[in-house]
Amino acid sequence: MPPLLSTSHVTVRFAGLCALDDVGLELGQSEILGLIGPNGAGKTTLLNVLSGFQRPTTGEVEFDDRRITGWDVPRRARAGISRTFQDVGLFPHMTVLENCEAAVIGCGGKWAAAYTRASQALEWLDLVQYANVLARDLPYGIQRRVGMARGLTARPKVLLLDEPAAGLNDDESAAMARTVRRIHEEIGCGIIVIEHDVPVILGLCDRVHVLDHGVTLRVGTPDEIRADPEVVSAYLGAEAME
Ligand SMILES: Nc1ncnc2c1ncn2[C@@H]1O[C@H](COP(=O)(O)OP(=O)(O)OP(=O)(O)O)[C@@H](O)[C@H]1O
Repeated sequence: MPPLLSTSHVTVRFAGLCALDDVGLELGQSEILGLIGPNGAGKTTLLNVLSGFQRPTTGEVEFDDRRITGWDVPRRARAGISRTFQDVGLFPHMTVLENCEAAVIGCGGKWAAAYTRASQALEWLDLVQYANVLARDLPYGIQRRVGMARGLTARPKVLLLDEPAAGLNDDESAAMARTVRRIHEEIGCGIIVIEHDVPVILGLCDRVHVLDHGVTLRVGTPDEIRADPEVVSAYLGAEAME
């Protein structure tokens, strides 16, 4: 079966800096793929290439058997590619429901559809009790869940998550991983998740893609990644694998 979303030979250069160098990534149909690597490895740049925020210098992006390299962000969103950001970026003076409705409107949806879709996303993420709370009044962990709900309002085929557990404590990170797993089971979308918490990623993902200095270091199952001496010595460290 062909991959749901993929890049081939993607290179991104910022002036003299090569942020990605000939990267081929594949997300299988209904797979959870982890994207890991040290700071500056190119993870967010790759997510930007997949979601349309960054045009690759060279290389191609394919989704659902179509070449989408030249598509802009709204077109990709309408086709079923949704993403969250490291900085949650909620509208602080709007309620949780309004933040989610705004995501639908922002992608060209109508108000009636916005309410239905936003309400559904809040149910998926157990956020119904916060629907009328202003975003600025929410604890950080809940704000991150709202960020994910916003990404789900589009009912995506692919959800791209940029460090969903950043800034969360261990219990909240574990809860976030359970939420990602539940989204995957209930909605059936493919998911790519960037995460620095290695045990979380190894426990959550079907496969893991390791980037280092813009280059693919390894792609494998969590067990293969755990057992790979080059990955461990490159940056993980023995204790990170426990
Ligand atoms: N718009 C930009 N202009 C110039 N350089 C950039 C730009 N975006 C990213 N970079 C550089 O590209 C490299 C890869 O950055 P990127 O943010 O993709 O890494 P990352 O793996 O997501 O890092 P982190 O884990 O710290 O978020 C870094 O050296 C970064 O400074």
